[in-house]
Amino acid sequence: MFSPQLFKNQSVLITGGGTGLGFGMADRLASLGATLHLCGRRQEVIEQAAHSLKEKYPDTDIFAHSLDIRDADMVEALVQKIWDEHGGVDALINNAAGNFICPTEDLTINGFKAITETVLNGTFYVTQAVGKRWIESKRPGSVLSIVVTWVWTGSPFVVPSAMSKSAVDTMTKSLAIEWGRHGIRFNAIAPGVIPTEGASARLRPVDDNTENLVKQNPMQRLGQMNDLAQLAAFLLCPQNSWINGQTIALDGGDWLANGAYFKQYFEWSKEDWEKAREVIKAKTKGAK
Ligand SMILES: CCCCCCCCCCC/C=C/C(=O)SCCNC(=O)CCNC(=O)[C@H](O)C(C)(C)COP(=O)(O)OP(=O)(O)OC[C@H]1O[C@@H](n2cnc3c(N)ncnc32)[C@H](O)[C@@H]1OP(=O)(O)O
Ligand SMILES: NC(=O)C1=CN([C@@H]2O[C@H](COP(=O)(O)OP(=O)(O)OC[C@H]3O[C@@H](n4cnc5c(N)ncnc54)[C@H](OP(=O)(O)O)[C@@H]3O)[C@@H](O)[C@H]2O)C=CC1
Repeated sequence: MFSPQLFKNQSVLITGGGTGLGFGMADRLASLGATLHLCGRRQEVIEQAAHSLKEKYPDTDIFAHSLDIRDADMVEALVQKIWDEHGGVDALINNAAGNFICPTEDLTINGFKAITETVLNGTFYVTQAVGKRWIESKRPGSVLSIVVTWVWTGSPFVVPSAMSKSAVDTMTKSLAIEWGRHGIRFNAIAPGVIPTEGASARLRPVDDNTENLVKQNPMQRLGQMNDLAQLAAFLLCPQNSWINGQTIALDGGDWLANGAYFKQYFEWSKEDWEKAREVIKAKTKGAK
């Protein structure tokens, strides 16, 4: 579908690029010749991801950076380093996120902040740090943010994520207008269910049966990494320079047919929620 050198001389920063969908997009862009900067909080995870891509695509430059996007000073320092040592980037993928299911009345303020400070604040910090350097140096750029179909439907039991993803969707439209004159494009992809360890552990902690999800989807399947990676490459490639301010659903038509996710959790008792919380925390701890 794409020329193998489509992203040659293009450098892309991917937040949360060490796992799941971020890693899937990194793999596709590396296969198309992009230089990559992957970042995430866990040093060993991000380094291992960069190492495995480097082995697969030895001619490609891939750099790993440990970064907590909730820390604005750390973001500024890393982006400056990428500019000083590597000449900056041409594109940014806002992919890093945090999430877990929880009845909203039971959320602590820290729980709310753990999600919103990552998805909303962190996404803004990285976008601003990169964007202001593009503007200053009159360099065009492209930002792709990964949101979710609940920017249209809302979603019970993940309210801090739903609020924050909607904010990122709004940032996409707003900056598409404000920074378009600087040659900076903003688009977003709203995927449906594409199974990853990170999402499954926190959003379906006690049920990994996906039969119903497949059956209810108009296309009778879940999403695959390649669905997202192909669309990401299409939206980012400089040839598509007139696509700006769009959020594209990538879910086989699921949200049109079925609306919001997680309605099955209305059936859960207090005990079910307690068990889910324990399982999520144990799985999250195991991943650290
Ligand atoms: C088969 C496919 C299944 C998919 C299901 C459908 C998918 C549909 C669409 C999906 C859209 C996807 C959205 C996503 O974003 S998925 C991404 C998931 N990945 C991650 O979340 C990775 C990063 N996450 C984390 O690191 C952690 O989960 C966390 C977000 C909590 C942040 O970690 P941190 O170490 O900073 O935080 P703490 O552990 O210190 O906790 C902070 C406070 O949060 C409270 N907390 C944590 N977990 C829970 C829980 N399960 N219930 C309630 N509260 C929780 C914790 O207690 C802390 O608060 P307190 O200090 O007040 O105790
Ligand atoms: N999987 C799915 O079905 C869907 C996913 N999405 C979106 O896709 C994206 C990827 O999710 P997915 O791959 O499933 O899940 P993952 O848990 O694999 O990805 C989340 C990534 O974000 C990184 N991250 C989390 N917090 C921070 C932080 N504070 N600073 C820097 N990096 C951070 C994590 O690395 P580390 O822990 O090392 O920091 C991890 O690599 C998210 O934006 C999610 O909302 C949207 C719709 C559906």
